[in-house]
Amino acid sequence: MNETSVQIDGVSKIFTARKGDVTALSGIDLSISGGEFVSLIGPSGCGKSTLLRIIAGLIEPSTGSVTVNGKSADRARRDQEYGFAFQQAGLLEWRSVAGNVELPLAVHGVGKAKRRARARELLELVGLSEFADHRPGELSGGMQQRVAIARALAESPSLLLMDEPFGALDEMTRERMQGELVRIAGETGASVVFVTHSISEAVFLSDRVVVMSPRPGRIADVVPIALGSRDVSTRESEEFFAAVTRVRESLRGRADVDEVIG
Ligand SMILES: Nc1ncnc2c1ncn2[C@@H]1O[C@H](COP(=O)(O)OP(=O)(O)OP(=O)(O)O)[C@@H](O)[C@H]1O
Repeated sequence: MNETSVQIDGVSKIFTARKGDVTALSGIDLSISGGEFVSLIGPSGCGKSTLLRIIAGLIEPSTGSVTVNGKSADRARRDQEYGFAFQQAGLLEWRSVAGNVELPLAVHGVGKAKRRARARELLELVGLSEFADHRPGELSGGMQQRVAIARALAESPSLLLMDEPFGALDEMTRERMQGELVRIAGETGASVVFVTHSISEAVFLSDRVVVMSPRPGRIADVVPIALGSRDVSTRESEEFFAAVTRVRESLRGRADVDEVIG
């Protein structure tokens, strides 16, 4: 976990809109190590998705710089250094499940046999081998999200960028998916930057939780999480509750108060 996966220095973002400028992000500095799982949490509109898109090289920061695996964010995007998964699985209904997983490989000219083999491997990883030939619409929401994760992993990215990928799932499915994501991230060794509104989700998944303040989005606190290996009992442990409380207090601004009081 030593190589730097994502390096963010002095990033701000000002959107120019018709009704005036919006400062979405201000003074963001963050360094994410290889294999590290980092969640971004904060109130609606604090700039979480904007920061994720800047890391992805999809939008440019107004100031500051971002590197992914030592490359500029734009270069890293063109070199497919990362996989991206959104709240909506975004699968193509006219392609089979395997066809969807193969899609990024097909786009980049990987031959059919190789694509097939890779899709088979990934569907096994996400527990959907039996559904390779089904259409996405025949799968549940959680299964579709697993297909989207398999697709994001197709090109063996060292970094996964995820924007509320489990937001639309029911609580039990969501918890199961969280367990699977921890396992998959561990098995592939990928770093993950994960945007969520859920404190317990952030705590369960992460090595560190980055708490952002309301607009303009700044990093209010970075909470290290030390839960060891995650399993069914993790969510009932004292350490888990303590970490949830710590993140909740940071979101309420208690951390700032504590700092001021000393
Ligand atoms: N393309 C854009 N043009 C103008 N303003 C934008 C644009 N994208 C985002 N913003 C503004 O930047 C701010 C941050 O938006 P962003 O979507 O990053 O927040 P968020 O923390 O992900 O929110 P949520 O939790 O509600 O998804 C908001 O005020 C939003 O209106």
